[in-house]
Amino acid sequence: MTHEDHVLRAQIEGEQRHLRTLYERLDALRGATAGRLAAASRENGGTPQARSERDAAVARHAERLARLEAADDGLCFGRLDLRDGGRRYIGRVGLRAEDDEGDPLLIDWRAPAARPFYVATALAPEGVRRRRHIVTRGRRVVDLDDEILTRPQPPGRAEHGSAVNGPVDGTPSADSPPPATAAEDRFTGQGEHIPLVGGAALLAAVSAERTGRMHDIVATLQAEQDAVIRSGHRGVLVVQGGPGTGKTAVALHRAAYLLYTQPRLAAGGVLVVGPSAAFLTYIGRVLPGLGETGALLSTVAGLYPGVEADRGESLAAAEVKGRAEMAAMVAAAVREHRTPPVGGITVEAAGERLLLDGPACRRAAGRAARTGLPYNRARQVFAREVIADLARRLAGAARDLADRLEADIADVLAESGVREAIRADLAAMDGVFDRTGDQGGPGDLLGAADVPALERELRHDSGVRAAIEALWPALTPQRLLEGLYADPSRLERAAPGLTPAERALLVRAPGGGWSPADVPLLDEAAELLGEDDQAARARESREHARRVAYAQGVLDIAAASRGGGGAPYAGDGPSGPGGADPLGGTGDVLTAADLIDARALAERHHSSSPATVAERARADRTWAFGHVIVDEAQELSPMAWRMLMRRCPGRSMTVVGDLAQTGDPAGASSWEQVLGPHVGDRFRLVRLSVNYRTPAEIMTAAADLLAAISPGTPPARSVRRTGVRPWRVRTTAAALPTVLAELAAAETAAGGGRLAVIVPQARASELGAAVAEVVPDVSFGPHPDLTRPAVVLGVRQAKGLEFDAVLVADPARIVAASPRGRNDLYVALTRATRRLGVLHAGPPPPEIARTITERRTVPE
Ligand SMILES: Nc1ncnc2c1ncn2[C@@H]1O[C@H](COP(=O)(O)OP(=O)(O)OP(=O)(O)O)[C@@H](O)[C@H]1O
Repeated sequence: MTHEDHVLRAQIEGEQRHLRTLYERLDALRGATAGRLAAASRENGGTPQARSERDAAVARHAERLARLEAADDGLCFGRLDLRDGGRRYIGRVGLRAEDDEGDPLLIDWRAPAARPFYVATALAPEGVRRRRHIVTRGRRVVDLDDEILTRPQPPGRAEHGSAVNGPVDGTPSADSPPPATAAEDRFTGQGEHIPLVGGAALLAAVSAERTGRMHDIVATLQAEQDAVIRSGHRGVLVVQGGPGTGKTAVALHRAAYLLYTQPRLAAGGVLVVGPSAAFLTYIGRVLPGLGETGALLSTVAGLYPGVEADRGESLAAAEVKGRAEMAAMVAAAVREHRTPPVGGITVEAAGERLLLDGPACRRAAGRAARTGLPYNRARQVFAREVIADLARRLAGAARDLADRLEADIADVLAESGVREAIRADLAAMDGVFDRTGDQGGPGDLLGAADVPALERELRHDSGVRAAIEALWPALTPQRLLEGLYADPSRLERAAPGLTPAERALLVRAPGGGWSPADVPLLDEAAELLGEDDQAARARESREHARRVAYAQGVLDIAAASRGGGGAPYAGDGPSGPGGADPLGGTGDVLTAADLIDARALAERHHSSSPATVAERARADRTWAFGHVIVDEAQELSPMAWRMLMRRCPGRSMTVVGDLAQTGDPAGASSWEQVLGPHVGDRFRLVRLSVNYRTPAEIMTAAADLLAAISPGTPPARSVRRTGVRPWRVRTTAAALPTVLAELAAAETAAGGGRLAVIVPQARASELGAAVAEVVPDVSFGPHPDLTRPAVVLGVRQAKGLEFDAVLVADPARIVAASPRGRNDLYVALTRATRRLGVLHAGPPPPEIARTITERRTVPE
């Protein structure tokens, strides 16, 4: 054993001792927190305030416990030795000694004191002398990697050598970071350097076999990533970066950072938007692993409660639905529903036929519209106006009738000579009829005081309800859109700016569910329509009455069980019939009924299952999030942006994406274009420039394609080479499925990690089935299991994911399938961490013909 080995072993033993102390403290804190949680859950405070305090305490302890549990794996990963002799350990949570004296035992990675661990360089050491990465397995220290932050030295003089290869492709951008330190220089190569920290730990992380689930990167975050995560920018922060630059990782760590540093955000929660359900599963463990539960992960299509947007539709239809002018279409469709008929309408009410004429309809509609309320709430105003009008008409009609009757009687009396006798009879009836009406005349049978009663009656009259429904129908977003899509003439009126062919793409019969592109339109409609909260209020009051009745029943049973005698459960308490109280004593036992009345019990029952912020947010379309993070943001259509902005009125957003990867025809070509309508130019743009996923060989293979898609954009610089060059194999169209299956089988048999076969979206089922014939453990379909050794994915499904090896099939079809087909191919080529192969029928797309070498034989 060399001297260095002895030194390293001694150092590891020292770290192991400290780690033991940390875990003892963690275990003690976990035990204490679990105890507090159990005690708080048992609390029985009767007043509403006591209950809400108890619920808050339960939530607080549960959250703390989740953080402590999550910290177990990789509790401590770093140490800083400071120039002033101080020392800081960096880890997943902050820990203090039991007596709370002295320096913290462990500093949370998000705390300001941890920042130098990620950003200190020899040129800007931030008071750091040595940065140590501590590599652990379970609760054991297995390796250490030190960087001494001294003055820059010639390349190759790092303390610990690292096998990370130099960056290779691309040119340094104008905003390249400052020169490298001694330790950083091991990443340099081909005349440029990438200033990176934690060489060995980083190399291990980026080269590790993929598991089908994303992991956090707290131990190896790099300075440019750290700057994004800790950015204090309060508005919209846009993070643009090429494939594998850690945008997703950074976005998730920023969510964890914000939830930790801004507790006020936790109340509104953080929304993380991703491109697909598979992607959300892929990233789903990162935030819980960092101890954060306050984030809701969703696709845009999943953000409309109660709608499962799984209907397929053409890219062309989705593109039209994503355009900003669809907002005007929806608004026009809503307006059309409240345009009253010119000639008015005849209403059968209270046994009368009344004409609600055109001016009256327009008057009522005008008053309702002027309130500025959403459609369904303005409808309530309209209905009130119409009913008031009808009541006045009915009262007037009754008065007219009475007047006519009186006149007729007067005529008869004048001629018949019995006038005096009848007048006497009428006078006698004075005391019987109410004659307090505003006219005050003897024939005034219905006065102003009767009108409210009439209105009440009319409100429930089926004829009146039918008339209001005809004039201003109650609408749900679903009903509105179905009606619009089903009626070409209505579509033409609502969207005159579309061509007939574009409108034809929208036409469809009602029913059959919703597509992802429909969701922002439904949301737009919901915003304009508003909820008819009368129905919701009635529902809530019925529900409340039900809860009180249920609680009363519970209390009745409790009282009966206590009363003995004839009560059905007499003496049958928790300790069994006639049994003793397990805590001793047989005296009076307080029951629930002594402590609480039915109403209070009902409230308690209602709030006794507190949902997490994320769960409540998911169920509420109008939820306002404290912060919204959008991943693969280039894919969002203008309509989707409108929807997201409504969810984030504070405009506190982190938007990460890569314009060169935009695959959705409705997606973005520039950040100014998509964000301008919402925040003008008030957003900050930062760039990530280093690719941690894709080795240099693969980035070179994709270089011509990137140049064609986005001329002048420098490729992200890869942190490593693998020495494995991408290849392509040519076959015939007929043989492609069979050859693909053989290649997939050979790749999985080689056992080099997880394989993704990425195919044209339209061929996903066909080629998935072909591969499944020879690779039984393959997963494919709408919900692929990414943890399997092999998956077959349509190119859209592959967005944001990564695999050890990738086979791309039929690239020409991928390119031809969409106006942004080349971007799709670029995404497919940049998913692999190690090996890339391409199978094509006929000539390959020109953008890869030069950069990927053809093989004559199927590779071993
Ligand atoms: N600092 C880091 N340390 C270790 N691994 C990292 C680091 N940064 C990124 N990675 C890893 O690099 C891979 C790519 O990261 P990520 O998926 O976040 O990139 P991306 O920019 O979102 O990629 P794409 O746009 O191509 O989907 C992931 O495996 C991630 O864990």
